Amino acid sequence: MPDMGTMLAHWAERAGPHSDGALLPPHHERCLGCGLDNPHGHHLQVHRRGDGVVADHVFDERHVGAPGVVHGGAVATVLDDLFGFLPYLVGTPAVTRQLTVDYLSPVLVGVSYRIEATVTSREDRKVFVAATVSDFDERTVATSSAVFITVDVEHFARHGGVSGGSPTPPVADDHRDTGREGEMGQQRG
Ligand SMILES: CCCCCCCC(=O)SCCNC(=O)CCNC(=O)[C@H](O)C(C)(C)COP(=O)(O)OP(=O)(O)OC[C@H]1O[C@@H](n2cnc3c(N)ncnc32)[C@H](O)[C@@H]1OP(=O)(O)O
Repeated sequence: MPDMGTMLAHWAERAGPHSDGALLPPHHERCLGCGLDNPHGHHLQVHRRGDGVVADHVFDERHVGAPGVVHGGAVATVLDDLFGFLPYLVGTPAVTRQLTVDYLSPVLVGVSYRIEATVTSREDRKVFVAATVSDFDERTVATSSAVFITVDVEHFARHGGVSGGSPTPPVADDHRDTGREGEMGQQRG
């Protein structure tokens, strides 16, 4: 199960500083994108490269859509997760608000792809990011952009903290941070 306490306690450590080329720590052990203890996960290995992040990744049969072709949702998952490493470099937690993927060519099962992401701009709490997925002939097969919104680290405690595979039922009108701040006495990051 996600260890929320550890995740909160270790945010600062995970956020760095990380030297250029360093392997970045996973978001947490069960993360679908990068957690090594998630049997359904992509086990993404992400390195810092300059002001961006990079991962080489091979999708496998668990990620298939059409025969031999990676499911578009799996590609989006990996892109989203890679974007989720940029907050380590930005220095403040942030979560995906919008994710766009252009699927230029089929992404193939069993083929190694290089996925690179960087921050393109920032505006208050908004962090605009972009990524490319390229094969080893340096042919771009997908591009992506996303809007991340910075949050305080307690965002994850407010909305997460699921244990034992029995998620707390969602509250229908609780899809925004707004309105809970008074109750929790927290500032958004
Ligand atoms: C530990 C990390 C793991 C990382 C894993 C990989 C990344 C992920 O998968 S994260 C999980 C998926 N994402 C989520 O669960 C987030 C769900 N959404 C939320 O919690 C909230 O909507 C949240 C926190 C993002 C923003 O809510 P809230 O704090 O109310 O912000 P809100 O006021 O709506 O928007 C903030 C600003 O962004 C702007 N904005 C919102 N959407 C967009 C958009 N699509 N484009 C441009 N700007 C936008 C708003 O206009 C607003 O601007 P301003 O401050 O200038 O008025």
